[in-house]
Parts: sequence; structure tokens; C-alpha cells
Amino acid sequence: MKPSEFAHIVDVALLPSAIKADQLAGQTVVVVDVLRATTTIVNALHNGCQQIFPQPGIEEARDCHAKMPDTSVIGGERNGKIVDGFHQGNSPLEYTAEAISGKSLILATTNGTVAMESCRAADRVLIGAMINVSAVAKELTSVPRVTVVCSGTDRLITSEDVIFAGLLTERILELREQAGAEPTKLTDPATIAMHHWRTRKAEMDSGMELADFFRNCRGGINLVRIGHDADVQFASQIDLHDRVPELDLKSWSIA
Ligand SMILES: O=C(O)[C@H](CS(=O)(=O)O)OP(=O)(O)O
Repeated sequence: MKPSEFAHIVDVALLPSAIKADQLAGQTVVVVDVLRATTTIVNALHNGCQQIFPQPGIEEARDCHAKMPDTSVIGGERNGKIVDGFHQGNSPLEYTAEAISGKSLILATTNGTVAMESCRAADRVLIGAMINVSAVAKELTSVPRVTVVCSGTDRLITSEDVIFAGLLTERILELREQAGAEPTKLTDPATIAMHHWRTRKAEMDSGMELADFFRNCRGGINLVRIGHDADVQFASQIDLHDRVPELDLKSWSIA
């Protein structure tokens, strides 16, 4: 079958810079930044955050916060550390119900919230992480065109995002097979991502923890070095939550 004859295609952009002009038109996109922006977003919403306004930079975040100073928390990082004057950093563990329930979050991170800017041409943008991967797959079971956009770390590919893309692809294929759907076309990066995940899965079957692998990925090395090992451990949990956040492309807010 030619790619155009498939009813369903799953693609993966291993970095935002791999997205070609107009590639995302007509697509449902899943943005992932396992360490840590999308894990933080999923956890904050799970803990009662009202909505999240992702920002491409620190100044944009400050301007946004100035418009809603009493009802919002401003969070994010540079070089993994809380920004001067911000309330919180980019640790999913900071966004407890006590800290965020009932409030809006304005979030500026180095990779994840910037990657979202690359997705403006998509039809829909969902937010994925290991902690909600199966819920995202369920949402995509009957969606014809899916692209997973990996945020990477400092413009370079990082394995934890690729592993998420591979696991999500595998879960979508399983759900579609169970539903008796027609065959799904995987692009080359989607196939590479799924193989990467399956290698990890085999290691996990032999006793290795996913968090141990993440500690040695580009994003994980940075975080462990600056004392955020607990975040790496948290972000490696599969299916902790079943919430699927979506970025509203008009209001540029996630709920
Ligand atoms: O703080 C994070 O998790 C990262 C920055 S760094 O790579 O660890 O310095 O930001 P994110 O946008 O969540 O990748």
C-alpha cells in the first residue's frame, strides 16, 4: 500500500526543528517533554490547576502574569532552576493540590513550552508524558493523522521523549488492532521510536527501571546533576494519571 492509501498514519518529529512547513495541517499533535514540562503540566492539572498558559520566554511569562497577578502562579526554569522572581520552578512535584488547585499557571521552560510554538498549524494539540501515555493513546485510537512532537533538550534529540513516542505508538497500534481497524502506516521516525521503546521494555522485563535509563538520557543527566533525581523518578512512571490535557489554539491555554 502507498502511504496515501492508509486510513491512519502515525509520525514522530524527533525534534521540533524536524517539522516541515505545513506538515502539521490536518494533524492531531501530541507534544512531549517527559523531563519535565509536559509531566509537570499533566500533574498540575491533575492536582486541580484551572488552566496553563505556556510561554515561549521569561519576559512573555512575566507579561502574562501581570494581567492576572492574583489568580495565577508563574513557574518555569532556566538551566533547570527556578527563575528569579517566579513562584515555582519546573518540578512536577512542586505542583501539589495545595500549591496549584483553583489557580492558573503561567509556565515558561527551555524546551517544552517552546516546542508548543512549533505546533500552531496543527488541528489539535494534546499534551503527553509517560504519566498519561495510555490515556493519550485511547484519545487517538480513531484519529487518522497523528504526529508526536518530541521537544528534545537544548535543540538535541533526547531519548526519554523518543521512548514516550515509541510507547504511545505501540499503544495506539494495540488499541486499533483490538478495535479491528485497518492497518496503520508508521513513518520511519515512528518505527525507530517504537524499536527504541521495545528495547527498553525488554530491559525492564529483565529488572531494569525506566528511571535508570532516563538518568542517563540527555535531559536526565542535566536534572540529576542539579539535584532533581526525584523528578526523573516521578516522570518515569507509566500511566499514573488518565487526564489528557489539550492546548486550545485560540486562547493558547492548556486545560
Ligand atoms: O527543567 C527542565 O526540565 C528543562 C530544562 S533542562 O534541560 O533540565 O535544563 O526544561 P524543559 O522545557 O521541561 O525540558
